[in-house]
Amino acid sequence: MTGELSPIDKAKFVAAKRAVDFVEDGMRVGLGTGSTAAWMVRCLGEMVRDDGLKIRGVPTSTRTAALAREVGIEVISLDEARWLDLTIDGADEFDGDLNLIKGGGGALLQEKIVATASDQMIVIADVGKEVETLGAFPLPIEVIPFGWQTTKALVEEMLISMDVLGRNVTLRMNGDAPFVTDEGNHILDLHLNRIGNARQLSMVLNQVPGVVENGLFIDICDVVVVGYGDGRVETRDINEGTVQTDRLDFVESENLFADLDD
Ligand SMILES: O=C(CO)[C@H](O)[C@H](O)COP(=O)(O)O
Repeated sequence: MTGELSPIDKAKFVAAKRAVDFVEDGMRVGLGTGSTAAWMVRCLGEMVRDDGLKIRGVPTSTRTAALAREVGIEVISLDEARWLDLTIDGADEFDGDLNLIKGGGGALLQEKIVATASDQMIVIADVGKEVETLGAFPLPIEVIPFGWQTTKALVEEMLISMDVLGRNVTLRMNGDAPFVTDEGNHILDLHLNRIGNARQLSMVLNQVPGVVENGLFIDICDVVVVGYGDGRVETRDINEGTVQTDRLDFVESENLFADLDD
């Protein structure tokens, strides 16, 4: 990549850079998916290479696995790790209770399994992801391909019975074909505008036959590290509120800015 980073990339980078401070030698670390998580993987790779940090990473997608290997992180499966010390991942939205919408990149299933199997989940996000109420970002749900149109109709009926206002459900596409997840499934995006009761919706969605998992992460995230375009970074802890605000120098890691396609 040449030239200046955009403010949004600076925000993502400083959040990632601050979050890797939580990583200690010997940890088993869940590695999230998406452009913000990719910054985190690159930062960890730099620490492995330059500081001799020893960690084992459990990636949440084939994309992240490839990047982790490329930057020199030892990659293991979740079954090998069994339990993780920490997961660092991005999000599409977070609210004041640190509940999330995830799955914009289509990796929500592995992301939820990995985050749930971790002592701590840290989300890294630019400040634009912060919302008062979840739902402006379309809620992704992963469904098995068999009978997906029936599953979609059942989800729509369920939304009506729950009096959810926005009920437009769309199949995510990849060009002319349905998007296929790492698990061989499809994604339905629920355009809800506003999710009144995210906890209830999450539970009810997972009861529809054909739905594998939904992108609501309720009571899973412990810390959100929020990045700003001017280099400010805030750490918000579910127990302690905003615990730290400072400014990072995003020019210091220029070597990380090469080959950025994610
Ligand atoms: O949930 C995700 C992938 O399934 C991502 O973490 C989420 O979409 C945020 O992505 P980005 O950091 O590129 O904005």
